[in-house]
Amino acid sequence: MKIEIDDKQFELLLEYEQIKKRIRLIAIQLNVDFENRIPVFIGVLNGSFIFLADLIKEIHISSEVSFVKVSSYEGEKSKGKIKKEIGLQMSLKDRDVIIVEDIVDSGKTLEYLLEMINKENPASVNVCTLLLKPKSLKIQIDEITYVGFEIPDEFVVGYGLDYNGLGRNLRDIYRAV
Ligand SMILES: O=P(O)(O)OC[C@H]1O[C@H](OP(=O)(O)OP(=O)(O)O)[C@H](O)[C@@H]1O
Ligand code: HPA
Repeated sequence: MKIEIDDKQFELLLEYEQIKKRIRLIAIQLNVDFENRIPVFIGVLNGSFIFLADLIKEIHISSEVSFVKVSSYEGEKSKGKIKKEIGLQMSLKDRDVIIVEDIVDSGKTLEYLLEMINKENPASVNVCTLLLKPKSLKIQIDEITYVGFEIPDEFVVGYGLDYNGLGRNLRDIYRAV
């Protein structure tokens, strides 16, 4: 089934049921890895809001949630420069931080965020991303510990991810055709 968003056609890549199953497994791992630690989940707005909402419901250990907002993409293209829209709202000193991303593509956003967060002297930093495009990644990032799905280097939309601001509300994830 093809759908149209703005001027582009997309086809189904990942169904919501598949996404939910994967999230449950990631959460089981997080519940084990951070038992007795009280980690802080930092959601990266806007794209991570649906993933983080579904993930956190499966987290049963004591934990906190906060957000940062950065942006760089317009349409299908990264504008290259990362812009901080909302910074850290709490101290991360000596905390176990889990950055929650919808997608790691070039890795530029994450590189920027890691620099910002490491300045706070946290006890540990890990990244949990729903999607990873290994072929597109420009730099090695050792902190990427939890990955939902590795996907091809194609533009995707839905489940929080947008094309020109549209499509974040789609239940499933679609790829451009
Ligand atoms: O690995 P990269 O190439 O840096 O791309 C990944 C980033 O791009 C998207 O954010 P975007 O800047 O589009 O903002 P948004 O979350 O508000 O859509 C996405 O949510 C990631 O944060
Ligand atoms: O494939 C993508 N889709 C939506 N937003 C994105 N930000 C980086 N890559 C993508």
